[in-house]
Amino acid sequence: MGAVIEVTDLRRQYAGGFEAVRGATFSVVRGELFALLGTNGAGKTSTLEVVEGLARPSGGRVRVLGRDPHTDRAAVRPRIGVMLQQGGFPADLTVAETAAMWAGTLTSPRPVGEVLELVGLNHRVGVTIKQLSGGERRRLDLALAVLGRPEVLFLDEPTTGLDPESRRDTWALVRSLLDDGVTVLLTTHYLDEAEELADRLAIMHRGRIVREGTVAEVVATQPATVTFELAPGGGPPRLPDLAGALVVDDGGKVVVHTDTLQPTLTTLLVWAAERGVLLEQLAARPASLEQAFLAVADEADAPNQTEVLA
Ligand SMILES: Nc1ncnc2c1ncn2[C@@H]1O[C@H](COP(=O)(O)OP(=O)(O)OP(=O)(O)O)[C@@H](O)[C@H]1O
Repeated sequence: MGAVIEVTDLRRQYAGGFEAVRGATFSVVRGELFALLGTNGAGKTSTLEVVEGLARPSGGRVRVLGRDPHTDRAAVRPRIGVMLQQGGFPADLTVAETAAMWAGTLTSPRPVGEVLELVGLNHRVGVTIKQLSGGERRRLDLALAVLGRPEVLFLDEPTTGLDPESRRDTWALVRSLLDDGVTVLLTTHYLDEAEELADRLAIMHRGRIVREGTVAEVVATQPATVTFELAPGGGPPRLPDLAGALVVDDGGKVVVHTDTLQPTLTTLLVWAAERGVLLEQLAARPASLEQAFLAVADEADAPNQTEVLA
């Protein structure tokens, strides 16, 4: 399957010389959701703006639907939907007027009422933009981004400011668009959102992609954790030789970080069974996306520090 979005060695330098994107490469195939994660200032929005065609790259190559989104903007724009971090619509227009105005700029828009219902704003059609809550504005931004039946959808932090129920509604809408074959490039600070929606993701740090793959592949870069407690008394525990880092605190709580969860757990359970030892509060957890994310944030910004797992 050909890539719908292809980004190769993308660089973006701002006036003044600061290079916000320093050689990012990734591709997204049709019907896939690719999430760009990263610390504040990592370069996600700077990347997205170039892929959306809103800014020119200072280096590298970007193709959306086989075309350059900046120089071929007239051909690409009608086929994409963009939800920016801030919509910036006239404050005195109502929701219905704003959506109708936007629909007027599109060749084959969905019915406005249908889209406002999709994002749960059908009961707010007569309300002016300035009267909307932050979460409602976000939902209007999303409605306008999908109004033109886009083949490719760019979502820059789409659920920031939404309450938990609205976030779930947004996820359901995004999933239904993916089922219809829409390709989505998403940035988010919510790791659960990436876990929920992303087929693949990249973690950016200081302008570079430092992890890329499925959620499972990115998480697998971090060790799993086994924890348990030993009954107090009886002196220091004589534990088996477990693969991985072992920490035993004064209260008898044991934490094992291991890259080989199953063999480590098997060794531990056999050891405990043979000695009749009770492993209280035993828990085995694979690493989380949060752990992988925090590990990236902790790493030094060494040149050529790229780990591609896909
Ligand atoms: N117009 C600009 N001129 C100069 N530097 C800029 C400009 N816009 C952004 N930057 C800088 O580029 C870097 C990347 O910013 P960007 O907004 O792309 O990051 P981000 O990953 O989207 O961050 P956040 O998660 O905070 O939204 C930051 O250091 C930012 O200060």
